Amino acid sequence: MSFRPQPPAPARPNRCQLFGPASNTSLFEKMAKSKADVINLDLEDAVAPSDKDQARKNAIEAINDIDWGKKTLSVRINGLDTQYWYKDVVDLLEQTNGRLDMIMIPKAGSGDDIYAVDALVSSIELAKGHKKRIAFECIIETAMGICHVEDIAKGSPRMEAMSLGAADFAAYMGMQTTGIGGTQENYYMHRKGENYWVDPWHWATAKIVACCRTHGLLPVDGPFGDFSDPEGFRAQALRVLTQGMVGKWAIHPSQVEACNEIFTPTEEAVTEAREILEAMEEAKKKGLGATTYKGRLIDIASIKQAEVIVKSAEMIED
Ligand SMILES: C[C@@H](C(=O)SCCNC(=O)CCNC(=O)[C@H](O)C(C)(C)COP(=O)(O)OP(=O)(O)OC[C@H]1O[C@@H](n2cnc3c(N)ncnc32)[C@H](O)[C@@H]1OP(=O)(O)O)[C@H](O)C(=O)O
Ligand SMILES: [Mg+2]
Repeated sequence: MSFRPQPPAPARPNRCQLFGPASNTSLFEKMAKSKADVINLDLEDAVAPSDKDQARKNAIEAINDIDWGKKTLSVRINGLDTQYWYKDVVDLLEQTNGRLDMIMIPKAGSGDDIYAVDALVSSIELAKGHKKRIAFECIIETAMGICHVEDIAKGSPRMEAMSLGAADFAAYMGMQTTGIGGTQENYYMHRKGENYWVDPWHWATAKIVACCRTHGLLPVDGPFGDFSDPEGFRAQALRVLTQGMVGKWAIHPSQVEACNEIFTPTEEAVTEAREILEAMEEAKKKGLGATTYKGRLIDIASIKQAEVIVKSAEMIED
């Protein structure tokens, strides 16, 4: 282990982030009543330019008036290259009642983007004497963003989470697809007459997970656009879970339940993890650093692996 320890990620559930455009007020109560851990009211790409001002007002009203329970409440502001974002931040911070938890920064390209939003947010919080400090999450969804993930992760101590946004990512990378997440028709290996589909998002996911873990952030997978394909959604979610992500976006209510199920460790996994911890405790008493569990090697690294599963389970109340 490096002399510098790996900081823990925020200890809050982040299995499902349910999105809805802030221009569509009819969704707000349904989002609040959903089983998602995080709610993202969107001011960015799901809102038409002509609706930006009204959507901002709607989001402010919804934050102030709706009972969001224990959910983490986040608003995706507009990109830093637009005329909208400064007003998104100023109005959200000046006109809401302290219920807002996070701001999501889209298309983060460098640590400077995060720094710029931090400077504005800090100034407003100071001026208004806010006791609560707004947290940040961002989306990696551009070529520049994926080149600077680590810089972005450490862009501000407010940073809590980072998502991969497959649609913009594909566009900015020049990928030949209109699919949002999942397998892609032309992305396969061929061997002995058979095609094997592989995962074009794998490397970006791995990079985001590594940078998030290094800096104590929650790595999250973004949208899976085809909400009529639950099996495709499951496969995408299971892949990123295996790679270390803690949750995924839902862009339709039909995706929420699967998201929660997949990112909640199964009873079987938790029992096994606890048994591994017990077996290692016994081994330690005998002065051993390694032993066997169900016929396979377990050692001190297995303790850390098992703790990942036990801690994830303990965080979820339900
Ligand atoms: C890709 C990039 C992104 O930005 S993704 C995030 C931004 N996008 C969104 O926020 C879209 C969110 N989803 C929706 O707006 C809608 O779900 C829809 C337009 C995709 C479909 O809506 P529709 O009404 O046609 O769907 P129905 O099947 O009829 O709905 C059934 C029922 O559910 C309610 N509903 C729909 N969506 C939501 C929701 N998000 N939250 C809560 N409830 C919802 C709907 O009102 C119906 O309710 P009922 O009538 O039965 O009471 C990314 O940045 C990148 O780059 O990758
Ligand atoms: Mg996007």
